[in-house]
Amino acid sequence: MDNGRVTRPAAPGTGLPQATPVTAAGPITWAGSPPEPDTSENHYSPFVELERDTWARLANEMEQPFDQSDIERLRGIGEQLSLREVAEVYLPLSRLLSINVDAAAHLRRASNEFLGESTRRTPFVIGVAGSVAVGKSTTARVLQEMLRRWPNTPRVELITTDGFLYPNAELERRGLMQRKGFPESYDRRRLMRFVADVKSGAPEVRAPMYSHLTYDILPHEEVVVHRPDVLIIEGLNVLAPPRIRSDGTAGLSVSDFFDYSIYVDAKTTAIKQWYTERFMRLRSGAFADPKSYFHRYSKLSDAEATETSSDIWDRINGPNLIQNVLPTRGRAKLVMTKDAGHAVTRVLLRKV
Ligand SMILES: Nc1ncnc2c1ncn2[C@@H]1O[C@H](COP(=O)(O)OP(=O)(O)O)[C@@H](O)[C@H]1O
Ligand SMILES: CC(C)(COP(=O)(O)O)[C@@H](O)C(=O)NCCC(=O)O
Repeated sequence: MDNGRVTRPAAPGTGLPQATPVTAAGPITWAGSPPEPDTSENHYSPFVELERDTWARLANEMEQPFDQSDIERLRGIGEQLSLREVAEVYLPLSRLLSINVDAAAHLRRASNEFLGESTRRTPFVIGVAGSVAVGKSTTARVLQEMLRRWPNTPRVELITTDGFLYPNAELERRGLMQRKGFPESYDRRRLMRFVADVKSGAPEVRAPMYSHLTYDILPHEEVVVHRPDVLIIEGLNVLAPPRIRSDGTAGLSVSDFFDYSIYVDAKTTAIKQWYTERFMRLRSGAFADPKSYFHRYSKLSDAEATETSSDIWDRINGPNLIQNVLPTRGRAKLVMTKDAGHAVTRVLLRKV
C-alpha cells in the first residue's frame, strides 16, 4: 500500500480549469424538467441513471490532466485504465466531487453565520466501497491525484481500511482467519474513532497499516493523516450500516462521517474473473517473493492456480460480496458500474 503519496503539485493553468461550469458540457437531458411527471419505475429510485455517453459529455471542456506515465503509476494489477477512461469518467467525477467540497464549505459558512459560531473547516471525507478486486484502489488513487489538481483541494490523503483488520494472531484467536474482509474481521471501533477524529478536525490522526505481502498488519508502521482538505477512505465495508445494540438501538456507522460516497460496481461473475486473473499475475509477481504469505502458490500450475483462486473466492470474497458488500450499494451517493472489460458503462447519482 503506498497510500498514493505522490508529490506532484497542482499546476495552475496547466491542469484542470478553475471552475468550469458543468453546463459547459452542453445540454444534459436528465437535468431538465420533464414535461410530464415521471411515473416510471425510476421515479421511486433514489438514483438518477446516466449512461456513459451522457456522463462523458460532462468532460467536454475539461483538460486531460494525466499522461500515459500517470496511468501506469496509478492503475492496479490487472486493471484496464486508459487515458480515455480517465478523461470521460474520472474527470467529470472529480469535478462533481470538487463542486460538493465547495458546497460543503458554503453550507458551513452559512450555518456558522446563522448560529453565531466559528467552526473550522474539517476534511471532506469520501468513502469508496465495493468488492475485493473490483478496482476500488485504482479509483481512489485516480481521484486522489485529480482532486489534488483542483484549486480548492490541494491536500488529498488516502487510506485503506485493511489497516483496521485485526492482526492475524487475533483473527486466529477469534476463529476468523477464513473471514478476512467480513465486517467482524475489522476493529470497527478503532476505525470509527479514526474517522471521528479526522472529521472533528484533529491535527494528526494515526491509522495502522496492512501488508498484502505478509497478509498481516505491519506492527511497526502507521499512516498519519494531517488534516487534509480531502480524505479518501477506501474499503470493502465502508458503507456498512450501523450495528444494532442489544437494547435494539442503532449505533453510529463509519459512513455517518462521510461527506460523499462512491460504490464501484460490476457483475459478480466479472469480478470473480478479475480476481482470478489478478491471482495468476501475482503468482509470478508478488507471490514469487519468499516473504509473501502466498509464496507457496508461486509454484502452482495454471490449472492449480485457477482452482485455488476460485476456491478462495467461493469461500471468502464471493460470500462476503453477496452477504455484506453488495447490500450497501444503495447507501452510496454515486454508483459506478463497470462492464466485463473494466470500462464504466453508467453512473447512478443520488437525486438531490
Ligand atoms: N495477495 C496480494 N499481493 C499483493 N498485492 C495484492 C494482493 N491482493 C491484492 N493486492 C493489491 O491490493 C490492492 C487492493 O486490492 P483489493 O482489496 O482487492 O481492492 P480493489 O481490487 O478493489 O482495489 C490492489 O491494488 C491489489 O492489486
Ligand atoms: C485485505 C482485504 C480484506 C481488503 O481489505 P479492505 O482494504 O477493502 O478493507 C482483501 O484484499 C483480502 O485480502 N481478502 C481476504 C481473502 C483473499 O486473500 O483474497
